[in-house]
Amino acid sequence: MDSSEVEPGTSTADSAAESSLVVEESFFSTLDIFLFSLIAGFAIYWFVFRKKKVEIPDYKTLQPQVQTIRETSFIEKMKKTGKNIVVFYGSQTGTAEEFANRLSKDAQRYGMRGMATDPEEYDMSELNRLTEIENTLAIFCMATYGEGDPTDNAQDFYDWMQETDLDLTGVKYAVSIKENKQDF
Ligand SMILES: Cc1cc2nc3c(=O)[nH]c(=O)nc-3n(C[C@H](O)[C@H](O)[C@H](O)COP(=O)(O)O)c2cc1C
Repeated sequence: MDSSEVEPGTSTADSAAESSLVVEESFFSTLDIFLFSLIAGFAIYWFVFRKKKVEIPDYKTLQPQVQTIRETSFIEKMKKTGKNIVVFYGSQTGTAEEFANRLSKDAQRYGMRGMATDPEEYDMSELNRLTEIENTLAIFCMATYGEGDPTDNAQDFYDWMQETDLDLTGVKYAVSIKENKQDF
């Protein structure tokens, strides 16, 4: 049959509509496009936001192996810092400590250099070594509690003083006592 001929039972209008339907039919279905977009979206998201591998530095190897050695020798500290007056304080609530700080600063008015020192932090058995420093003086500024008992930071020093036979000949010292008039 000739293509121009019309099949019986079909009109020319029907065959025109059919041919236009064939032309408009897409190669991809809606589902294909949806799936493709989804995959593409995921791919772009992964590409942009993918986790870049962050190198975690090993801090153990990075940090310098600094071992802090606390200075327990007040004699060495005095020598290093050029001090010749050491003001030890026994203090519970800070009054004696503050007084010791003031006293050590006042030393410069007499051409000397002082430092306030917590007896708990230093090796008090070095007291006899004070003679190694020229023109030196140790001042004890001690608060007392109860029946003249030492403060917590002076307890070990107090106990040690009770039993030591350390020869303190030549060590110049002064004891600062704050007399309290009230009864405790
Ligand atoms: C509960 C208590 C008990 C005290 N006992 C005494 C004492 O027995 N003899 C004394 O001279 N002073 C005594 N004081 C006075 C303190 O020694 C005084 O306030 C001192 O300046 C406190 O020094 P700090 O702040 O360095 O600890 C006592 C004070 C308190 C609060």
